[in-house]
Amino acid sequence: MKVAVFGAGSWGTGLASVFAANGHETVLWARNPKIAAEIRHVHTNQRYLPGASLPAALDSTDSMDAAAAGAGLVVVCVPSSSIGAVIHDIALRVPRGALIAHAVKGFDRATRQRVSEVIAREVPDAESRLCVIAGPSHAEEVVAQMPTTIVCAAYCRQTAEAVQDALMNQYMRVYTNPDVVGAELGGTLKNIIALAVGVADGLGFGDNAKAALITRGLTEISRLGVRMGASLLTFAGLSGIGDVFVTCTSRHSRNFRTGRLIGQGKRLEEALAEVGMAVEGVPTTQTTVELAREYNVEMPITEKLAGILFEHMDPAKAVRELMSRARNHEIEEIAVSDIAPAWKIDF
Ligand SMILES: NC(=O)C1=CN([C@@H]2O[C@H](COP(=O)(O)OP(=O)(O)OC[C@H]3O[C@@H](n4cnc5c(N)ncnc54)[C@H](O)[C@@H]3O)[C@@H](O)[C@H]2O)C=CC1
Ligand SMILES: O=C(CO)COP(=O)(O)O
Repeated sequence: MKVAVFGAGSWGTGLASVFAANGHETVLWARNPKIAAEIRHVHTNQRYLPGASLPAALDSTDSMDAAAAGAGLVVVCVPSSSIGAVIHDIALRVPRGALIAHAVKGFDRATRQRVSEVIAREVPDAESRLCVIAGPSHAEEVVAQMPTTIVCAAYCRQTAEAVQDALMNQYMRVYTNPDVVGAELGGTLKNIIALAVGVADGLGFGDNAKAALITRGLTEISRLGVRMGASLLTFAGLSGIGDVFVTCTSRHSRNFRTGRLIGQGKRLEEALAEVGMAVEGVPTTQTTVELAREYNVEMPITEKLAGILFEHMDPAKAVRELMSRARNHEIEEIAVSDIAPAWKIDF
């Protein structure tokens, strides 16, 4: 099967490397012709994955037409901030009947839609061919062929299994899940927690504070996620706790590093410039505050983080206010149907 991956940043390059290593004809589309040429001829992508050697079989081009022609699987992997700008051009080129996966961890800022919704809007009858690739997976470790587990979520079991088969190998173990909404929301909302944990680290707080933010942050993710149609069980899986763990503990995490710089006193713009790659948690925090209001869900950590990021709120004051909220129960009442909604499609 030919695989076309759109977006030659760290994760697009990481995923394309796995497809190529597994023997699939793989073409990585890079907007920047110099990066396409470097990947094609030198087998490196120094801007986004410095020091990594990429499979010699991995091809790259700056032509969308050449990348998409004849592909059986199209993978979208640009940052969410660019999805609105590129999706129409990609959608026009998706070959008839091809599977369409995306690995984007963010919302479309303009519409607040999940990326699979944006794709479904642009590609007619895409639902059964759509797949979300999520889970704890830093590109730096994937290109170094270190053991990694991810999840392919799709409405249609054959679609999930086709992408699973294309990615599985000795260092990449892939699970399937019918919960498209939950996989997308888990991967997207975990970046808020990573930023918050980074801020706590930057302020000099310890492991207790991080554990509190991770646990209560997951409660916030689950509350909003269930309201938006996700299964609670998905948040206990790879795209939930798995991704929260990796993003809050890894030196590779862009969101954690950005939060830590802010906790240390840097302004948001300075922190983003220093990290120099997509920091999805920033636009996601803005969108999530709006979604929390729309769905009438309480998300105090997310709201305080938005205050720190966008309203110059003093991080130490935000922590004091979180700690002095009214007393509360830990466990909320949930309906059994929220734990695992009955899957309607053919899983
Ligand atoms: N880096 C990682 O390890 C992982 C990243 N992700 C997700 O993958 C998505 C992509 O992130 P990264 O690869 O990390 O970002 P990155 O910052 O490494 O690279 C972004 C890439 O997108 C390209 N790009 C930006 N705007 C574009 C546009 N308008 N048209 C075409 N290309 C454009 C850039 O040129 C660059 O190649 C994000 O949603 C991220 O959350 C998911 C799992 C792991
Ligand atoms: O989603 C990711 C890893 O699964 C990458 O995001 P971070 O770099 O912020 O951790």
